[in-house]
Amino acid sequence: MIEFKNVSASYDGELAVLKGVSFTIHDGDFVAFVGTNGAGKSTTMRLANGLLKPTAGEVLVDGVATSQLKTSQIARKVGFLFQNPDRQICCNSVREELLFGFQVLGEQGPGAEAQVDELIDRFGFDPDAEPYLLNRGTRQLLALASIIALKPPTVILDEPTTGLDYRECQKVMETVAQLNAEGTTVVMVCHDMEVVGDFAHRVIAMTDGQVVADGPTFEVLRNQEVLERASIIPPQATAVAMALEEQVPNCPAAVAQANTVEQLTEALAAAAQEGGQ
Ligand SMILES: Nc1ncnc2c1ncn2[C@@H]1O[C@H](COP(=O)(O)OP(=O)(O)OP(=O)(O)O)[C@@H](O)[C@H]1O
Repeated sequence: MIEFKNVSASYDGELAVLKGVSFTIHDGDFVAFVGTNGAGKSTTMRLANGLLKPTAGEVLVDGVATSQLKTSQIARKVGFLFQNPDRQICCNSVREELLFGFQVLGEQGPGAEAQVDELIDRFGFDPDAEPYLLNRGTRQLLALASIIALKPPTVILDEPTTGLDYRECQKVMETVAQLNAEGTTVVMVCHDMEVVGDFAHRVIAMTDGQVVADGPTFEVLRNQEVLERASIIPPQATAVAMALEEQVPNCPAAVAQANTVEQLTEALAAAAQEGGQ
């Protein structure tokens, strides 16, 4: 569990880039942070894994303030995937890369080797491949695999799909969704509302260093005031359903409430059939 209690933060000790931020991430959550550039999302992630300490308020990981924990202790509980995998990758082969985290924590040995073998199988990696010669999506998966190798109960992903093509994005996100289904708590910063709508269960919207909404994904993504304040647009299927609700008299509830292409198609087909009878 990660708790932010009235947290403020600053990089230069003067300008507050977070101002009284409070929320709780529960075990098993899949939360997306959304909002304008410079809203404070990445800063919030840095506070959650202890890279940055609050100037006021408290950040607690499993009930203990990050100010009382070493970065290595937090890393055991909260894995962090950078937006650019090349900031993370530093070894000459996939196998070495996957072992690197264990070495840093002084935990190399047969147990670590076995876990790395399991990950190589699971992700279908070539263990001898040179990481920098892999395509961008596979490098992102390798960076993700290196983090989950250490089995942190929570993973933080800072814009995990930026720069990936559609297929690479799906592969990374399906891997993340599977992790969450197996019990890992997922916290991600994401600018792609289609990805947010498809995968996150809860959305926290930020603007100007503050939380402006926190709730189930589509409750937040359908809230007109929040959309405007945080400069976000809902996923396309949701946007079409919202427009139909506004513009079509007696719009059926199933159409108005649709959030996916499948839901919208089904609801429109049912409405057309009913209209034709
Ligand atoms: N290392 C840093 N040093 C000084 N100021 C910083 C640093 N990183 C971020 N900031 C400032 O803190 C504020 C919040 O930035 P942050 O990166 O947390 O926002 P964000 O919501 O993640 O934005 P984006 O979506 O563009 O990544 C911005 O005004 C930014 O310029």
